[in-house]
Amino acid sequence: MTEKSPKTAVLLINLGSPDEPTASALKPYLREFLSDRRVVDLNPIFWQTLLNLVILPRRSPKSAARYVQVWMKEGAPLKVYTDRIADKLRQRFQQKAVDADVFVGMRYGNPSQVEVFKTIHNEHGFDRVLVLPLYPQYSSSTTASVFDAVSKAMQQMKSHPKVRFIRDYHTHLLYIKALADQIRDQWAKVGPLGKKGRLMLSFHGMPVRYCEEGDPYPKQVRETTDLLIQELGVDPSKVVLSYQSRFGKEEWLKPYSDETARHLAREGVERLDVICPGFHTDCLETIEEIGLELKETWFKAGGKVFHYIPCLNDSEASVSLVEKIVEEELLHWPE
Ligand SMILES: C=CC1=C(C)c2cc3[nH]c(cc4nc(cc5[nH]c(cc1n2)c(C)c5CCC(=O)O)C(CCC(=O)O)=C4C)c(C)c3C=C
Ligand SMILES: [Fe+2]
Ligand SMILES: [Fe+2]
Repeated sequence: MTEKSPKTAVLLINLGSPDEPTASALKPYLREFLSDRRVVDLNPIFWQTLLNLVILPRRSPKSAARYVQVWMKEGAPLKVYTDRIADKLRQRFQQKAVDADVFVGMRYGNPSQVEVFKTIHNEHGFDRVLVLPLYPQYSSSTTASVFDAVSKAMQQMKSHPKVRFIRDYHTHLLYIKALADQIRDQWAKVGPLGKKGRLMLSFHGMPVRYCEEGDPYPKQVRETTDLLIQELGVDPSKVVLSYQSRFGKEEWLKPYSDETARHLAREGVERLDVICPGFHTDCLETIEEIGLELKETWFKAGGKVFHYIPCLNDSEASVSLVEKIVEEELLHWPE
């Protein structure tokens, strides 16, 4: 390490995406993802058999076709936006002479967070790493899995850096304000919700059992929702909270976003504006599942107007939020 190297590395982690929108790239990516016992905790012999013999062969081509629809010139949206946040944050740190550099790692796929973590210390010589998973709400299947993978990397190292973890930021003032601004900007462009409009806050779901076993995710989702309603100053009856992205046979958190949309359309609601506050960056689950699939469900059910409001992505407000979270943590990390 040269004397000028910053001491602290900020490691932004996101879920990850396949390298290409093809079945052959989806297979190893989904295998790694769905073999994580924080994500699927079923009996491993039963699950690995089902995964390899049934789920991967069936799901990989179907998922690839969905990724094709959202793929950007530079790659998978989740990775593109995460890299852009890192670039902008690095520039801000340079301008303000903050003694920290910024790295990106993916929990699944590339660049692997385990490899990036090791490189930060072994090759770049950083002695402190601040790990920031870009999941606003803590959940065992996402945030805790990131922490597990950092521990795994450390188990494989002869020397490891000092590490700090950001657990969540679901009530952070800048997070709530950034979401509210994103919604207000949309309303400024397309007009207010009106009498027959609703705002849907659609969060990624998870098996109910995980929550019964202690996962605080739905509680944090509720806290985010309440603060956002308060910040927007809207009538709470105009806002619906729902869960998307069901997977497998178990019962997942309810109400489901697709069922809720159908129900609202049947009740005579004409306009649906949807934002996904649990995703910091847009990805397959937001652009395709909500922006395309849910939109189709809405119109088929008789809805008249649909707006998908993008995630925070690499907006100025998003980068300011990440910058603030990092600065607050560094302030309390003694040299
Ligand atoms: C199998 C169980 C799953 C749990 C539990 C789960 C929790 C969970 N996931 C996210 C964020 C994302 N998930 C994404 C994709 C995705 N998630 C699951 C399954 C579970 N998620 C699957 C099978 C998939 C892949 C879909 C497919 O390929 O068909 C993504 C998108 C990745 C991308 O590249 O765009 C994100 C982000 C959260 C926040 C969460 C728990 C709260
Ligand atoms: Fe997921
Ligand atoms: Fe999905």
